[in-house]
Amino acid sequence: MPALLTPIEMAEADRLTIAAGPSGQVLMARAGLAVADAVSRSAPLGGRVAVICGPGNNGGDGYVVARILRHRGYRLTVFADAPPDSRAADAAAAFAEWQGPIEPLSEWSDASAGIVVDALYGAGLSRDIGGAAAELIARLNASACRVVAVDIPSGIDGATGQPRGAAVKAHETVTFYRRKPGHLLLPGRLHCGTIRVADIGISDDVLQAIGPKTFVNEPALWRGLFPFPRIAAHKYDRGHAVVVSGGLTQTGAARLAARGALRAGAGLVTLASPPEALSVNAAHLTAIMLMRMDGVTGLSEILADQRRNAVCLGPALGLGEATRGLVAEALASGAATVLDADALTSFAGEADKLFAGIKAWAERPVVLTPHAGEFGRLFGPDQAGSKLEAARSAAARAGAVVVLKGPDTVVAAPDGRAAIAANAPPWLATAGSGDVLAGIVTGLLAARMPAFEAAAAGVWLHGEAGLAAGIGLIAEDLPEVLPGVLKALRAAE
Ligand SMILES: NC(=O)C1=CN([C@@H]2O[C@H](COP(=O)(O)OP(=O)(O)OC[C@H]3O[C@@H](n4cnc5c(N)ncnc54)[C@H](O)[C@@H]3O)[C@@H](O)[C@H]2O)[C@@H](O)CC1
Ligand SMILES: [K+]
Repeated sequence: MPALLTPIEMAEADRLTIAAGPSGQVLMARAGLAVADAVSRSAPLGGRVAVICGPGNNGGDGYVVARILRHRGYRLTVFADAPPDSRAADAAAAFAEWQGPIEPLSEWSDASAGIVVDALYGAGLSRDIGGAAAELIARLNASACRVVAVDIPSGIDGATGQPRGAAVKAHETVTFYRRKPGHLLLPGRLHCGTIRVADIGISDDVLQAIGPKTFVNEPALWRGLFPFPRIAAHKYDRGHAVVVSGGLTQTGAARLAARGALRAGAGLVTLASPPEALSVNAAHLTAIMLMRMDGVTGLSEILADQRRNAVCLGPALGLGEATRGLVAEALASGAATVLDADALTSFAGEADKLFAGIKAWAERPVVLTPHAGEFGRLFGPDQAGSKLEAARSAAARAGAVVVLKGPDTVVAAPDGRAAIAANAPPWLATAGSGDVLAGIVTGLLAARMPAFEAAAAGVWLHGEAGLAAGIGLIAEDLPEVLPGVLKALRAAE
């Protein structure tokens, strides 16, 4: 499982490991060695390196780095305002072994070295950074120095990805055992540069004891449940997705979603169209079927056929009572339901009505796919905590899987599981892109993938499709490049 560990869970992993064998000093020695190797890869032998050390074990790693690099022939200067805190015993031992001078933080300047190791604060960051450390970070970020961060750029909260007071901008970050949510959530990800995960000898068995619930959104998380077509299967076995179209001048979004659903793997896809939009939809469809849908009764008739087992509502559907009625009908039908865009915003101020409709049939999969604006309108603008925690509590409140979109899309399930995406290129933010995502997820639900996994897989496929299409992408391209992405996914099985 591609688990992410919060700083608290990571401390537990360290504790369990130390209790079972290697000492904290051994783990620190391995951590320092991994960072020293990263510096050696980019710094010419004999060059100058500055190591900036804080009062805790992150600083302890820094003293190990300094000792190893000095031994390798680099010219070292260590900056720290004081020796390690006596409570950080491993760091105190690493400081004793350094056996060299320390300069005050205020003395650091970019003249001291081209390469800087940031070992101020890591997992133990507990308040906003101020004083000499904040001043140094400002000067460091303005300099042309190459910065290698130990564990996480100092000032970035490992649990949330948010800066606390001041935060280092690194070119490279070496973290240990597993990444933390703060390495993937924005803006933390932008502070990390290239991330390396070093093995410091912590066994994967500790994950059993910790039971992490946060993951990187990678195929290892959901590939086992991905509905790859089977040789003996019929197209009906792959499910039948329904996408509801908007009115006469608002049909494109639903067609994008429908094409996403078909490419993602639904055996059949039907576009349910208001009567006045039938001819415009008909002019644009081939493999996707078209049905007349006259309001709520029309949708009820279409979904009465239980083979139509997944439905998507929202893309350009319009705001208001009519959309609320269609959503209620879809939720009452028992089909797996994806609600996007207008289907979400139509419930602004009436979210509890929506959630009651979802919870009335708890075993039926429901996925909500809001961007930040839609999320705020539905769940309230002032969500406490990180994007991760906001998505998690929203999922629990709604009783549905929530896909909180953005460059660091979070998929959260009511049971607390959450996955953070790390593969979306910036050009994926383009008109209609979200409609395709809603369709992809609907297609995977139609093919009977469970909701959390379908949402996570949909987000990942969407990101990979964006990468495959490249800069200049328009939403129409996304379904068309999916076959190549699926082929690679299958080949990696
Ligand atoms: N044995 C272990 O637990 C291991 C820990 N490792 C390293 O240890 C780090 C965690 O060490 P710690 O838990 O000691 O935490 P840190 O070294 O990140 O920071 C804790 C210290 O900083 C102070 N502090 C926190 N926020 C501050 C702020 N804003 N301004 C001023 N002071 C502040 C705290 O009072 C405490 O003295 C990891 O990030 C990693 O680099 C690695 O060596 C691997 C093994
Ligand atoms: K750091």
